[in-house]
Amino acid sequence: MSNRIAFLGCGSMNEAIMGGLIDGGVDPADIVATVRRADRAAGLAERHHGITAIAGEEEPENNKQAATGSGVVILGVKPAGIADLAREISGSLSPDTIVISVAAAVSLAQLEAVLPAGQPVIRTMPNTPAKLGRGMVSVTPGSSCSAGQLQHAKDILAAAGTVVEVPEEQVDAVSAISGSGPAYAFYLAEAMAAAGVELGLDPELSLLLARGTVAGAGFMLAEPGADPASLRKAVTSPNGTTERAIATFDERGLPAIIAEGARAAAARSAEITRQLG
Ligand SMILES: NC(=O)C1=CN([C@@H]2O[C@H](COP(=O)(O)OP(=O)(O)OC[C@H]3O[C@@H](n4cnc5c(N)ncnc54)[C@H](O)[C@@H]3O)[C@@H](O)[C@H]2O)C=CC1
Ligand SMILES: O=C(O)[C@@H]1CCC=N1
Repeated sequence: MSNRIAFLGCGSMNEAIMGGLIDGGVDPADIVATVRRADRAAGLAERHHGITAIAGEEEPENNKQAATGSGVVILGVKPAGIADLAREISGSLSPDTIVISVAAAVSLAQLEAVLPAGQPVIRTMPNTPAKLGRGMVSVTPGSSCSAGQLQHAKDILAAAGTVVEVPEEQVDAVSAISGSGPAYAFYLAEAMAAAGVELGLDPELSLLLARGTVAGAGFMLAEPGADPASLRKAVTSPNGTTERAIATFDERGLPAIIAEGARAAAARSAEITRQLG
């Protein structure tokens, strides 16, 4: 099988995975990326020295060219564009090319319906910390994906972070927790920075404190066996300051609000799946 990996639609998510793979040892010469705009293609080629980046506005056949001869093709456009992209490249795939989709809400059945019969397909749900090799990536194989092909994809994606296999009915939940999750952590940092300003801190200092704190806590959580509740308790002195803050969060129902947000995210995935037919 060809070592070449094609990132079709190399925006935020696919570029993050590509960056993780390159840092993990994939040869940039084995990577081809497509985007719509020429300036974005130039930016990709500059940030990831040695890859090939092809813009649709300069080369309308860019996706077909990239797919041809690639062993793995990773579809990274928005959900509404996935079926058209898959259709566009279907004649350029080898029977054993593994097609990976990173799109939220696009089902395996929707993908398989527009690809050649028997094409190995894998639905994934990654997240952007993949850029640092710190992503969470779920994989769900389609009906024609062999155990060997799934393992090959897992081995490649391992450079982007932790790979977990989940049944398709759980992908919307994975999306609501880890796919969207980095945004929740960034939102927390934004809210903490704003709270610091309200308490009288200089905005720059408050942002520095909030960023460093969320990042530092993230590093602690990344340690093997880390337990969020134990780590939280270690900060919380009995009758101290943290206890007051956490009690306020509990009284105001923050855990329930987070659960409600996650439910809304998962419900939106299901809604998009229905809209895509
Ligand atoms: N951004 C995130 O954190 C996550 C995104 N996803 C999924 O990743 C997919 C992409 O999302 P983002 O990266 O956020 O979007 P994005 O808009 O940053 O990236 C999409 C890229 O595809 C390019 N593109 C669009 N149509 C194209 C075509 N026909 N041929 C070639 N390139 C084309 C665009 O120029 C753009 O660079 C979505 O399906 C989303 O559900 C999944 C998990 C997390
Ligand atoms: O917001 C979205 O729809 C995508 C899927 C998960 C994260 N970003």
